[in-house]
Amino acid sequence: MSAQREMKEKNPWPTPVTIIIIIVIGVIAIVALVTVAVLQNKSVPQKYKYGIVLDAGSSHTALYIYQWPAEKDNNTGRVEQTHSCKVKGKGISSYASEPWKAGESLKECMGEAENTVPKERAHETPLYLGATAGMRLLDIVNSSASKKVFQAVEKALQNSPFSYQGARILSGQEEGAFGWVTVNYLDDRLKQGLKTTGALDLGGASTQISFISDNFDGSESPINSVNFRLYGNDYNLYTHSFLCYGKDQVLKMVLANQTQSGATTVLDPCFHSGYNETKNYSVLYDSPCVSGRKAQEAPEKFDHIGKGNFQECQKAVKSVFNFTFCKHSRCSFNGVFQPPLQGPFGAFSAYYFVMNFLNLTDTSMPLETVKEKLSQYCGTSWDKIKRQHPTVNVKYLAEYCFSGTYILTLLTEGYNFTAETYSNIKFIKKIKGSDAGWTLGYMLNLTNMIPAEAPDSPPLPHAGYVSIVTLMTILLVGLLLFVALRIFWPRCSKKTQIV
Ligand SMILES: Nc1ccn([C@@H]2O[C@H](COP(=O)(O)OP(=O)(O)OP(=O)(O)O)[C@@H](O)[C@H]2O)c(=O)n1
Ligand SMILES: [Ca+2]
Repeated sequence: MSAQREMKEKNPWPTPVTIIIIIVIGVIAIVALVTVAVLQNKSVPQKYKYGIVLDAGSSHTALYIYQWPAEKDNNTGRVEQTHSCKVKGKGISSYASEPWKAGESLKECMGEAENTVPKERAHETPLYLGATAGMRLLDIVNSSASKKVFQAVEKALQNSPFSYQGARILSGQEEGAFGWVTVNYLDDRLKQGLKTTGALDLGGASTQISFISDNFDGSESPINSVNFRLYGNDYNLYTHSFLCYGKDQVLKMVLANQTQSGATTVLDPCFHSGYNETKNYSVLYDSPCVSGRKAQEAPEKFDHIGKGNFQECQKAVKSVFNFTFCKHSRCSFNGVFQPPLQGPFGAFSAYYFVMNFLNLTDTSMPLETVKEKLSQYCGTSWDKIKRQHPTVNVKYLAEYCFSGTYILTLLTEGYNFTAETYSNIKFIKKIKGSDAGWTLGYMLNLTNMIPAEAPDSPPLPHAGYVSIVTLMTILLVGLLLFVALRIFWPRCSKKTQIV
């Protein structure tokens, strides 16, 4: 017995208690390790960078603020719209005769931007202004007025705390292409190399169509071709912008066509019966889009009287499209090349405003039914329409019959959507919280936020990495314990047995 006690004293461990303590400590160590690893990655408060784009459209200006995580400039699907502000009043091109007011008009929204972007980030936040068809038209008729408007706008923006990067007129091609980039970026289609969505943008003074077609390589009409390499994929985009085919300019053109005799009264099928407004010929002719349609001798004013007839309105609208010449293999209208339509399309801005108001955004509805509903709407009296929509701006309200008719005519007769392909169109306003439009694509391009090549990604996602490290640690500790037990436990028990 005394020899046995002596043995035990010479080999004081490992006793079962010691082993249990080692295991418990091991497990606690692993849990602590994993917890720290996970928390380390989660608890860091997210820091953001910001970018601001002003969309100086023909009918109004809007300001958009985008944000993205500060440490990941290059990752897709991460830039999102965090704030938008609609500038009060009309577009900057309407201030041609008093340019300083164009600068003034932006101040309220710039104030909102200062309240949205954290102060310490302001100086590094790029600020861009892009003007579209309204300024394109002003530049055509009065380029010195257009320069003065830009000077006024520049002055207002240079005085902001942001990093002002310039104001310029976008080409129609850029406007179409960046709208397409926005839609496909927000849908996460670019980084994943998925089939893309076409973009249809309808403004007040121009309209854009952009899509990828397998039958288009740019050779037949290079001016309609834009090439991109994004995330390692090549895109050959077809895009066209029709200047004067925004809905405000088309309205002028249709009205000018109906008043070419210089009549004092116009019976307009695109306006509701009971609608009766006296209008100035000078306002109708104030755009280069109607200059070829002017009446030889017109009185000062005319009475614009509604008739409310969809079929006749369609005819009147069709008169502004020219289908008679095409020097390419195929055309949309006005001799402009267009490859066969392909894939789904997102239709935004005025397409959405109008179709949403008319309750016609559901494109699974047969095209014939859409036309019947619009026909019914156009046939409703102006009095009833006003009573049904007491809160809607009367100027917009008066034009929805015309606008709906123009949209359907443009899509079907102009771009060649059929009863079958109409359902490929989706009328959209926002995608994942960001407005569809050219502004986001424009900023992504100017800040080089979309790389040409696919970024190198770690072989494992974070969660996978943590799981594997945890598993390996558990295995390793288990193995060590097993070895320890094999070494100490049998020797200990053997010695006890021998004695
Ligand atoms: N709730 C609304 C808001 C706007 N509109 C109409 O939509 C058109 C303006 O569309 P928008 O996309 O804002 O055009 P802009 O960007 O101003 O013009 P552009 O792109 O041609 O420069 C105008 O005819 C305006 O009357 C509308 O019908 N209903
Ligand atoms: Ca626009």
